[in-house]
Formats: sequence, C-alpha cells, structure tokens
Amino acid sequence: MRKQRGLLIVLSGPSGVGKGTVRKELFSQPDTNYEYSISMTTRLPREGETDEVDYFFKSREDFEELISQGKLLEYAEYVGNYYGTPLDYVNQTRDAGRDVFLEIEVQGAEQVREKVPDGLFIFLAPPSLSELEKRLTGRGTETDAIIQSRITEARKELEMMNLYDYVVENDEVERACERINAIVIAEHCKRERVEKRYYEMLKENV
Ligand SMILES: Nc1nc2c(ncn2[C@@H]2O[C@H](COP(=O)(O)OP(=O)(O)O)[C@@H](O)[C@H]2O)c(=O)[nH]1
Ligand SMILES: Nc1ncnc2c1ncn2[C@@H]1O[C@H](COP(=O)(O)OP(=O)(O)O)[C@@H](O)[C@H]1O
Repeated sequence: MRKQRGLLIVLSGPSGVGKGTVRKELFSQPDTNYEYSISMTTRLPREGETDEVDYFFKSREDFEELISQGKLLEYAEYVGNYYGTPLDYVNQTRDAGRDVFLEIEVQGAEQVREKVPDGLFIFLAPPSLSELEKRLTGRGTETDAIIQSRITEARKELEMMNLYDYVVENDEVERACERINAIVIAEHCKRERVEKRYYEMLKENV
C-alpha cells in the first residue's frame, strides 16, 4: 500500500501567546508523533540554548545565502533577526510519511499557506488581550515600549485568525496541547477517508 505523505502542521499566533511553551510541552510528551522542524535564525543563542537543537544559529551572510539558494520554505525578519524553515528537512520528513511541526510567527505562516495549500494551520489565541499583555510582561524579555508595539501588532494578527483551519485558545498549556493533538488525529482521519485505498476496498469480493 502507498504510504501517505506526512502532514505539515503549522502553529502560529501573536508574540507572547505561548507558542514556544506549548510546542515544548508537546515535544516533551513521550507519545508525540510529529517531527519538530528546527529553524534557522540569525539571532544570538540565549543562555542554555544549543546550536542544532534549539535553532541552527547562522550569520546574516549565511542566512542570506540560504535565501538566495532557495533553501528555505519560508522566512521572516522578526525584531531585527531572520528566522526561517529549512525546505529539504520538511520535504524529506513528509515524504517518509512523518508529520512535521512548525512553530513560526504569522508572516512566515502566510508564506507557507501560499506554498503548501494542504498544510494544517492552527492559530494559538490568547484568552484576552489583557492576558496577552500580562504574559509578555511576565516573560520579562522585552521593554514596555516593545510590549506595546507587540500588542498593537497582535490586534492585527488576531484579525488573521479566520484564515486558519483551527483556532486553539491557550488558556492552559495542557489543554491547548490536548486540543492540538485531537485536531491532528481528526485531520488524519479526514484525509485518509478520501484516500484511494478506501475506494479500492469497495471492489473487494467478499
Ligand atoms: N517565520 C518564522 N518564524 C519563526 C521561525 N522559528 C521561530 N520563529 C518565531 O520567531 C519568533 C521569535 O522567536 P525567539 O527569538 O525564539 O523568541 P520567543 O519565541 O519569543 O522566545 C517566535 O514567534 C517564533 O515562533 C521560523 O523558522 N520562521
Ligand atoms: N497557558 C498559559 N498560561 C499562562 N502563562 C502562559 C501560558 N502559556 C505560556 N505562558 C507564559 O507566557 C509567556 C510567553 O510565552 P512564550 O511561549 O514565550 O510565547 P511565544 O512563543 O508565543 O512568544 C511565558 O512567560 C510563558 O511562560
């Protein structure tokens, strides 16, 4: 039987909603069935981050070379640094029948939508804008001015949520993960239903 190509799962949403937190929780679960696509970035590693585990850390020059060679499925400039998804890894993993999981900001997700129409797009939403502000403040990695510009940006990003296949509210991390896992299972069932092999089943002589 022909192996079904893996899904491309894209998790996106505004800064501070909890994308990184939810992704880390999903990948810490022993039964996770997706492959995480490690992104390329020009930002410097933070304390505790490891090259080729958290990101492939690149110079600006090397990153621009990857762009010009068409090696990235998508890329975006975010707060002064480039971030991008390696194209070969995504294709090879999907071709091997494994699902690939991207955790990327919204500009990048828009590019993936154009290039991969059969992708599964999940928007992670905050319970409210005030809770989003609280999370950004609580993380303590940005100044007040940057937090305000992220909130302004988030208002625009929230308007884009209806372009996504699913909206998952990140009220509690565990619950958000459960919803994402349920969506992926449901999407597999839906896509397999329209696979040719089920039509072939009807030709069986029993
Ligand atoms: N477009 C795009 N965004 C990415 C990629 N990898 C990470 N990001 C996003 O870049 C943003 C900044 O990431 P990072 O510097 O690790 O900071 P943090 O996630 O806010 O702690 C986050 O919104 C990530 O989801 C990528 O490959 N492409
Ligand atoms: N469900 C949640 N409830 C409360 N706080 C959360 C939740 N999810 C994430 N956070 C916190 O919100 C902040 C932003 O989360 P982070 O994962 O860095 O967001 P993003 O990757 O979307 O920018 C972090 O301090 C994180 O611990």
